Amino acid sequence: MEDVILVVNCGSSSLKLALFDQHHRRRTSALADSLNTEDAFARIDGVEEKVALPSSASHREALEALVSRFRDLGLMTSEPRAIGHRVVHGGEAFKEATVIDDSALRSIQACAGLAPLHNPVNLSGIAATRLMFPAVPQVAVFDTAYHQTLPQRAYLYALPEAWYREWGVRRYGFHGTSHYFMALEAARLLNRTLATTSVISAHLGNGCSIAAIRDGISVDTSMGLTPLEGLVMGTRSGDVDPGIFDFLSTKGLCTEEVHQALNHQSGLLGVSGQTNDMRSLCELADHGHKPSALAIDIFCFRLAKYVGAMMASLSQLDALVFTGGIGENSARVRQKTVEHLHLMGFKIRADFNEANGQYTDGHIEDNGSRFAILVIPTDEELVIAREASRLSGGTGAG
Ligand SMILES: Nc1ncnc2c1ncn2[C@@H]1O[C@H](COP(=O)(O)OP(=O)(O)O)[C@@H](O)[C@H]1O
Ligand SMILES: CC(=O)OP(=O)(O)O
Ligand SMILES: [Mg+2]
Repeated sequence: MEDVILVVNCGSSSLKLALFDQHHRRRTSALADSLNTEDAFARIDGVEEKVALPSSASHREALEALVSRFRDLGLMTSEPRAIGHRVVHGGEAFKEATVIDDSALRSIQACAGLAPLHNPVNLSGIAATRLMFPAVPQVAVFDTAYHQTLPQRAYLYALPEAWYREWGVRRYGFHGTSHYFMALEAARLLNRTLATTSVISAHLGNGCSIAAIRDGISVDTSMGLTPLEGLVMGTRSGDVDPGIFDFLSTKGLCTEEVHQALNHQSGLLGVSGQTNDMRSLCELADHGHKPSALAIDIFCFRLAKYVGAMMASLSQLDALVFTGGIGENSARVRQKTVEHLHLMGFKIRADFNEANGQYTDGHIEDNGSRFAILVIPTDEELVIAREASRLSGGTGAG
C-alpha cells in the first residue's frame, strides 16, 4: 500500500485538503468553497479545470469529489495511511494531538459549546472521512493544544472564579499549530534547539493572533476563550470594552446582533467599510481611500502594542516572527508595526523587508536592530501530517 497522508481542514463554508507523501513532502492541495450554497466550487492546485460538485454540495460531497479526482490524477492510488484533521477547540481535555476514537469524539463534541462556529464543522469533516475510510486511522490536531502550557496568570481572566471552575471560562488561545511551527522554524534558522529558542510569533491571516514562546513553550497569547479576542482581524474586532454589550443594548441591539457584528462586520472590514482583504486595502489606501489607510493603521498599532505585551512573559528574545497571508506578504504591515517598536530596539531593513526575507533566510532586521525579525511561511498542514503519521504508528520524522 502506498504511504500517503491526507490532511483535512474544515471551515464553516470551506474544505481544504492536502496530500503528503511518506517523506512528508506535500504532493498537492485542494480547496472547496461556498459549500452548501449554489456557488459551491472545488479545485486542485496546479489543475486548470474545476472539480465538478453536486449543486449546494456539502463538506462530505466535496470531499468525495476531490478524493475521486485525486485518484483519477494518480495522486492517491490506495487508501491513505492516516488522516489528520484540524480541530479548532480542544478545551482542557487535549494537551496534544490524539487518535480519534469514540471517546475522543465525545470529548471534541463536549468542546463544541466553546467554539460553536468551528468545532461542529470540524466534526462533520471527521464524520465524512470516517464514512469514506472506516479502516484508516484518524488523528485530531487542536489549535488550542500548544497553548495548554500557559501559566495560570496568563490563562485566568480576572473574573468570578466559579466561571472557570464550573464553565471553563479561561484563555485557551488558537493557531497553536502555526505558532509551534514558527518556533520550530525560527530555531532552525537561528541554529538553535527548540528548547533554547524564545520568540514572539505573529500569525496574521484572516484570523490573527500573537504568542510569546519561551524556550519552545507557549507562555502567553492574544486569543482567549474564543478566537475573537486580541488583534484586529479581517472581520473580527479583537479587543473591545466588554461594556459594549450593555451600551449597545440601550441602542436596541441584542447579544446575538452584537456577536454577529463583532465577528463578521468588524476588523479591517468594519473600519474600511470596503473589504477584509489586506491586499485590496493597501491598493485602496494607495489610491487615497482614507478609511482603508486608517484600518491598516489601527491593525499595525494594535499589533505593535501586543508585541510589547508579549515581552512581559520573556526573559530573552531571539526573534520577532511574522507569518500568515499578511505576515508573509505585506511589507507595509511589517514596516508600520516595527516603526512603533523603535523604543524597544526593533529596526527593520527596507530592502530585506520588501523581498519578504526571501534571499536572507527570512531575516528582515537591520544591522542595528536589538532583535532578529523573521518572515516564516507557516505550514499548519505539514505539522498535522507529521502528527497523523506519528500517532498512527509512523515515525513523525521528515
Ligand atoms: N501580497 C499581499 N499583500 C498583502 N496582504 C496579502 C498579500 N497576500 C495575501 N494577503 C492577505 O492575507 C490574508 C489572508 O491570509 P491567509 O493566511 O491566506 O488566510 P487564512 O487565515 O484564511 O488561511 C488576506 O487579508 C490577504 O489579503
Ligand atoms: C481559530 C481561528 O481564528 O482560525 P482562522 O484563522 O482559521 O479563522
Ligand atoms: Mg492560512
